[in-house]
Amino acid sequence: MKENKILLNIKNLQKYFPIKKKNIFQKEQEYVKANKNINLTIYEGETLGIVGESGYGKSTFGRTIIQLQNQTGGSSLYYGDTISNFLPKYVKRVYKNIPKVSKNYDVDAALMQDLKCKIKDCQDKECVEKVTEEYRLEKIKFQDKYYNTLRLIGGLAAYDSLEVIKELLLKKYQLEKKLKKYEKKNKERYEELLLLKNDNEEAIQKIKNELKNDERFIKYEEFRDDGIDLSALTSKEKRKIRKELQIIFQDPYSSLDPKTRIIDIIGEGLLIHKKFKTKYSDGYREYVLEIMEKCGLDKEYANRYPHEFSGGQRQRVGIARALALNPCFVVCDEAVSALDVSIQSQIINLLQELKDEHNLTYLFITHDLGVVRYISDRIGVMYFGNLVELAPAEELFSNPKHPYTKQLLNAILTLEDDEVKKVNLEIDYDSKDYEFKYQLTGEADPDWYEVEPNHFVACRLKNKELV
Ligand SMILES: Nc1ncnc2c1ncn2[C@@H]1O[C@H](COP(=O)(O)OP(=O)(O)OP(=O)(O)O)[C@@H](O)[C@H]1O
Repeated sequence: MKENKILLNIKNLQKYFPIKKKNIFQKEQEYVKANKNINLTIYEGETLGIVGESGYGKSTFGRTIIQLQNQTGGSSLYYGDTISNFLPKYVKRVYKNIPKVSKNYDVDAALMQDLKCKIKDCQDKECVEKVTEEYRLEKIKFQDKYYNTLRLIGGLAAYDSLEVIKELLLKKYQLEKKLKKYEKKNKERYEELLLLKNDNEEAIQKIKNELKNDERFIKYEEFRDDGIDLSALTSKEKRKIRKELQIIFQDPYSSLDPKTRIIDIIGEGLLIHKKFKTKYSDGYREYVLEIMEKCGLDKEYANRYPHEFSGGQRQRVGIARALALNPCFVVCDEAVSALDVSIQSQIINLLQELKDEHNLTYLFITHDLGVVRYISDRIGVMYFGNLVELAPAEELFSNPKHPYTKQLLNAILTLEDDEVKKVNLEIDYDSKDYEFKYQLTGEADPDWYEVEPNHFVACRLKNKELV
C-alpha cells in the first residue's frame, strides 16, 4: 500500500432492491436489503478483499460502489478526480439550494441532539437499544440531506447572507465550466474568463477572512471535502467516470459477447469513451494489441471469437477489457473463482503485475479465503448486507473478533475433516469493552469499533465513552 492516500470514502452505502408487490392490496413496499449501511475507506494502491457467504451482498457492493447499480442511500466519495475538473451537475443543484437547505439545518441538528440526549435519559437497556437505533437511522437521513452541501461550502455556511454565498459559488461553477470549454478553443476568451475567476475567488476569500475566527465557520469548515459523490452523478456522468472505475466479472464464459471478435471486445470502451474515433483510427489497433500482450494474450488471436479460447484466456480478455481505459479502481468480482487452481494462480499473478505497473486499486470480492488471504492488504467481512469486520489480512486470520468471521474461518479449518463446526451466533459474545448481540436475522450491531489499530468490528460498546 502506498502512502495512505484515500481513493474512495464510502459513507452509509445502502442498496435496496424493491420486491414486486404480491397483490394490489399490499400497501407497503418491501425490499431486499442487499447492502444496509456500509462505511469504508479504500486507499490508493491497496487490494481490499471482501469475503462472506453467497447472497450476503458482496457483488451488489462492488457494483454499487462503481455505480453500475444506483446507490439507494449514502454517499461514495471519489478522490481520483476533482470537483473543479469534473464539475458534476449536482454541485450546481447544491449551490442553488444553499439558502433553502441551510434554513432547516439548525432545527434538524437540534432534533438530532435531542435524540442523542434521549439515549442518556433511558432507564433500561431496551430503551437504549430502541433509541440508539432510531438515532442511527435519523443520522443517516440527516447526513444524506446536509453533507453534500457542507462538503462543498464548508465554513461559508456560517455567513449571514447565504444568498450572497449562493451567487458567488454559482458564478464560480459557471466560470469553471466556461474555462473548460474555451481552454483549447479560444485563448483570448480563456484569459478574460480567468480574470473573472480570480475576482470571484478574491470575493470568496474575503468572506472567509471575515469569518476566520467565527466558531461556526471553524465547525463547518471541518466538513469541507473535495470528493466527488459518485451516487449523486447523473447517468451520463456515471458513464463518463466509469472509465476510471472498472469491473472484472466472475464468469469468463457469459461476460463476453460470443459474436464479437476479441479485438473489438477489448477496444469497445475505447470507442465509447472516445479515446479513438473509430476502430480504423491511427494507433487504435496497436493500442489494443499492446494491452493484449500485457495481459498474456497472443496478438495472433486478435481476430478470434471468445469460444475459441480456454477459460483462463477468456478471463485474460476480461482483464484486458477492464484495463484498456486505464482505470484507477477495479472491482474483481469472483474473478478467479470459475478457473482451475493452476490457472487461478496465473491470473492472480497477472493481476498483481498489472496492479504494480499501473498503480491500480482492487476491490477483490471472493468467497475463497485462501485466495483472499494471499492477495489482499486488508479484508472486509460481509454478513447479511453489513460489513462486520475489517482488518489487515494477516490480522484478520490470526485475530478474528466477530463471531461470524470466526465461524467463516472455522469452517475452512474444519472442512477437510468433512465436519463443519459452526460457532453459535446467537450467543452474546462478550469481551471487556464490547459485546455482540448477534441474531441470525442479520441486523448489524451499530457501532464500528477499532479494537486494535486498523482492526474494526461491528459490535455494541458497553461503555459509549470509548468512542
Ligand atoms: N438485481 C437484483 N434484484 C433483486 N435482488 C437482487 C438483485 N441483485 C442481487 N439481489 C439480491 O441481493 C442479495 C445479495 O446478492 P449478491 O449477489 O450481492 O450476494 P453475493 O454475496 O455476491 O453472493 P454470490 O457470491 O452468490 O454472488 C441477494 O439476496 C440477491 O438475491
